Amino acid sequence: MEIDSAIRNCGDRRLQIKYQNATYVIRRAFALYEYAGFPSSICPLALVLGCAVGFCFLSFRIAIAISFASYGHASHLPATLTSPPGGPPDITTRRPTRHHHQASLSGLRTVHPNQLFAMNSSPCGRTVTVSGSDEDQWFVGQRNQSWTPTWLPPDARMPEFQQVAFSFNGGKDSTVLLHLLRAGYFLYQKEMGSFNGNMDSVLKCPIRTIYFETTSTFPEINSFTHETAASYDLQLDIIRLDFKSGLVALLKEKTTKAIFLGTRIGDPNAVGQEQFSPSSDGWPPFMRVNPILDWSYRDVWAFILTCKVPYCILYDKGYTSIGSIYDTDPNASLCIPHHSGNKETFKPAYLLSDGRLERAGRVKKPASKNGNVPIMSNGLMNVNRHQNCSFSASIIAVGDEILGEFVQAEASRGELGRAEVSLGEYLASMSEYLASMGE
Ligand SMILES: Cc1cc2nc3c(=O)[nH]c(=O)nc-3n(C[C@H](O)[C@H](O)[C@H](O)COP(=O)(O)O)c2cc1C
Ligand SMILES: Nc1ncnc2c1ncn2[C@@H]1O[C@H](COP(=O)(O)OP(=O)(O)OP(=O)(O)O)[C@@H](O)[C@H]1O
Repeated sequence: MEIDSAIRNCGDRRLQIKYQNATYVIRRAFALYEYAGFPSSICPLALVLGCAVGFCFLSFRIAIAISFASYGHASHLPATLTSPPGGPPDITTRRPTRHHHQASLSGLRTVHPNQLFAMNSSPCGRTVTVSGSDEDQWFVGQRNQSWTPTWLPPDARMPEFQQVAFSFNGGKDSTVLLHLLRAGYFLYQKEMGSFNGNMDSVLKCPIRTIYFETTSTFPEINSFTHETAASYDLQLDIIRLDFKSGLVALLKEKTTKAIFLGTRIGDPNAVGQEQFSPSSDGWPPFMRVNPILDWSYRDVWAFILTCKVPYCILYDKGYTSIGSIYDTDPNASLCIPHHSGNKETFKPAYLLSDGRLERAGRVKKPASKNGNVPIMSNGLMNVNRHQNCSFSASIIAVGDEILGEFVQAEASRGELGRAEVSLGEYLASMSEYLASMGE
């Protein structure tokens, strides 16, 4: 897998550790929220998935299916299994691990590509035997518990990535996260013994992906997001609502237990978050998974450049953190002084040496004449981002606040760029100077 090899061979110890930690968080999230249940339509069945383990006993071959999936409540399952009456001598095993589950799932797919069987807990005798084909006999025997076998139609099979989603917006942080997810998916498959050696399957990552698209999104970001989703077979859901309403609608439509985000410490919205953080009060319930929470600006670029992954072209034009067209400019610290008559140019984002200036290009500008950013869009509209902006108004609007301590405190939490702080300090010293002049 190209990402995994690039990191292993790069010699950047810090990046290697960041990568290991992030992919560990991703694998934990897969283990916690994926492969752990069926779609909600067949909940609350306590489900047992069959598995095929080649087993030779006396003169005939029996495949024993033992695998549990219980919608994330594996601890409620019995620890031992016994074979049914008339079957071979008791086979007792410990509670299957996720490893068994994975092995069994792939085994089952091989033997019964179109069917899975599941058991519910209605009483029907002490044990049951489920017959498969002529060659294979499937059974699950269990003490103190009885099961009714239910054959599930093929479309009830649990596809991977049913319950987690990836929030992708084409920005650099979510680009890094995309490739970490691909690497994490590959490592997880290997760990579970279900990697089939087909490298094509790891070049892609068919994870459910959500993208909140607005008319104030940069067209470059928009096209990068769509192209990237197509390149990696992401299952893209485009949401044209604000974050909260969009998530409410999403959770109504699809079971979503966890969402991966490219949030990093330093983002204003990262305050108080951990790698696993439940959504805030008043938000629909899901787990926010932040695998790169502790990554710095430098780490992000080290990863992108080391792994040579494509990123949005705006970062080559001096943008270092991208919000909407109305509040984002190239970062002034990357400006290349222009000769007369020449257009201003900017160095690429990865040359920003002080990561604390990352959000310096996030400036406050009015969104439009009436102050509203329309939500509905086909996402492909090329908007003139400077139309309706009034720069002098924005300076007057923030000037008073900048002079106050409130803004200093906010700025230290990353709410405002350092550029605004310097401006504030400048205005403050000017006002002191004017006061001393008797103004
Ligand atoms: C998938 C997703 C989940 C979010 N969950 C929460 C949440 O639980 N609580 C919250 O206050 N904001 C939540 N937000 C909003 C973000 O904290 C933040 O406002 C948004 O990502 C914009 O960040 P930006 O200003 O850096 O572009 C969520 C956003 C997304 C995309
Ligand atoms: N419009 C959106 N659609 C989907 N996810 C989003 C959207 N906006 C933000 N997110 C999620 O929130 C995370 C943090 O957003 P943030 O803007 O800080 O990072 P970024 O866009 O990836 O990179 P950059 O800081 O360079 O803009 C993103 O990585 C993504 O997971």
